Amino acid sequence: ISNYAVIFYYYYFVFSGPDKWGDHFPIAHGPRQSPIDVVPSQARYDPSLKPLSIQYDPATAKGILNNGHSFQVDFVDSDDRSVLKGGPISGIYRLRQFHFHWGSSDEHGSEHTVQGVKYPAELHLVHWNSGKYPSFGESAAQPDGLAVVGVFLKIGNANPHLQKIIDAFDAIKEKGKQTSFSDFNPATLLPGSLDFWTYDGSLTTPPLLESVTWIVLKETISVSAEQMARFRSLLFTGDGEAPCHMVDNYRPTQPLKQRKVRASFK
Ligand SMILES: NS(=O)(=O)c1ccc(CCCCO)cc1
Ligand SMILES: [Zn+2]
Repeated sequence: ISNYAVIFYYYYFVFSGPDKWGDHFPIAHGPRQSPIDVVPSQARYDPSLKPLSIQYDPATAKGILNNGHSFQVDFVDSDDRSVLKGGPISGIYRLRQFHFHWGSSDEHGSEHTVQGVKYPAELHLVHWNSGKYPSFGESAAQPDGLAVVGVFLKIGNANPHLQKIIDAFDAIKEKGKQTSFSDFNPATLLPGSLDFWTYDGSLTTPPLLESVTWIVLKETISVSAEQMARFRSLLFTGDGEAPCHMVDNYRPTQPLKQRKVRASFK
């Protein structure tokens, strides 16, 4: 291939790794970046934290998309049918989308870690402050604009609720592909306990905006090794490009700086 293309691709890959994001997004070195390593013994139980209230309507599920860095399931967020309340947040936050981060092996892949423990994958349920702001985009720029619920996946029995998502992968193998995805309740992806850690953080991918109240669940959900292999069959690349498997789409943990992590449980 031409010299120009070689330079372009070198620059593209050099730039696109997490270590290089600071060059184009200085906030990458900001005071409230995510993910972090959660140290349970350092997290203070806060009795003022309310129980999490999660109400999702399966009819709000819209579609599933390979966006080139993960896949996401998008929801109708023009009304308050699928909402998050309680926990550390005030008011009402609407579910916008959920997506995952995972590794090239079962030994790593989550964004948050727990006392250094890495999980093979992490689910992010992304909500925006519809009680206070008119849109997701507007909320993403506000310090109290977003609330993301993080759920760790642990290797065990096959997860039947994940299987419905995995069955859609053949239709979204390449970057940019999407298909309809309806009648799905993301609450089926939650563990039995909603005990959580919470801290003020950011988006974990560019633009890395410091607008996220993170709510990381303590209990994991199961995924089988075979199901994880299906995640890794997705491609970062688009049709006609040399195929590159979608793996290791997680940001390394970032400095806690002046932050405290609170626990909803003793
Ligand atoms: N990994 S994450 O949950 O922090 C996350 C959620 C949502 C976005 C998209 C932000 C678009 C801003 O205009 C990016 C990252
Ligand atoms: Zn994420």
